[in-house]
Amino acid sequence: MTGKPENVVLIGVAGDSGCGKSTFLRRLIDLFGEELMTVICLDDYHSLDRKQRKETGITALDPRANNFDLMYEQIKALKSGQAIDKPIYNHETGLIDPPERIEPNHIIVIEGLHPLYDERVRSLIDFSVYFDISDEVKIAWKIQRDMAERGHRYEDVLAQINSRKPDFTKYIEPQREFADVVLQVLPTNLIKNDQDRKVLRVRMLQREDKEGFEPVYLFDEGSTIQWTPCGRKLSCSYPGMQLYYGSDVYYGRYVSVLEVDGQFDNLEEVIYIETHLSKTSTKYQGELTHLLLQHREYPGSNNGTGLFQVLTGLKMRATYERLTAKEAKLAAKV
Ligand SMILES: Nc1ncnc2c1ncn2[C@@H]1O[C@H](COP(=O)(O)OP(=O)(O)OP(=O)(O)O)[C@@H](O)[C@H]1O
Ligand SMILES: O=C(CO)[C@H](O)[C@H](O)COP(=O)(O)O
Repeated sequence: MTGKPENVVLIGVAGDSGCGKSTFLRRLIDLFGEELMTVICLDDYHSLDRKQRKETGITALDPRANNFDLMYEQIKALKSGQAIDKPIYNHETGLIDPPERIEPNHIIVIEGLHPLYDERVRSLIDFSVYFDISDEVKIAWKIQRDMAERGHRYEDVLAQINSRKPDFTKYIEPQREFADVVLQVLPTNLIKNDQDRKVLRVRMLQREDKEGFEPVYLFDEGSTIQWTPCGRKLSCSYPGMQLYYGSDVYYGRYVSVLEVDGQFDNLEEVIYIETHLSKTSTKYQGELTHLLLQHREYPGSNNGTGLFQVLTGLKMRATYERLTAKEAKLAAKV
């Protein structure tokens, strides 16, 4: 760690398992560096181990299997600059291991199933994102990973997803309401009855009423735009690409919506899209494209998932810089 932080900024990353959170966290490291940022996986606050969950029939998604009092006390302590002894949930054994010491850091990221579930924890968070992956896409990703990399059978993967569904709907999904950014990943509208799920429609919903947060927009703030960027400056093979920008109401609040349907043939050409986006919180023209190019091998780099993950990361960096500058100003006044 580079010195004791004056101000600890807390970031929440919410979503089901297998929804791209780890990929997003790797992108955050590009923006903050490993030194300044500490990631806490909220699985560590499971209060029931695997055997106990099996015996009681309570899933890990159920709040009863998680210790929110301890989560709140410890995150609050970190935010006020104190070290904690955090429990560890061991995914290999399914047991709760002896705790580890975590020191406060400039940026603390809490990621997992429930960062926005408990009102007390939520009130500590400075910026949050929820990964909202539609069932069709979630199944495709999970099947691809668990079958290819973990040797699971198709029926087992599907059964696992279905068994989580009721508690997912009850306890995880409702957190969308509280996120500053929601990244929705949906099947494409460009191919009729697409079953491949390679081409995706991705939407970035950005809260308009959050103090200090300036949503990214396309061309003209507050308008509604449908844009087909394919042509001389952006190569698009079948089925092409469509962008959309507009306003919507989400859980009773205004949000700015950016949407990308389709995929990029040539990642270098994303600069063309970048030049038409405003309030991206980049430090120089081209930084967004540069960050994407840095990890073209990450899943989703060639579509809206990668683009919006980078934009969300840039908004988190802007939040960190704004809050840190505010704190420094206050300190200078004293
Ligand atoms: N944008 C994407 N495009 C295509 N596939 C993706 C994308 N994001 C994630 N995946 C697929 O989902 C898998 C899980 O992604 P990742 O590890 O980032 O998710 P996670 O939420 O951290 O999962 P877990 O909590 O299970 O570790 C990846 O290995 C990949 O197969
Ligand atoms: O949804 C999850 C978050 O990662 C896991 O299923 C949960 O943490 C339980 O883990 P395991 O299956 O290893 O006991």
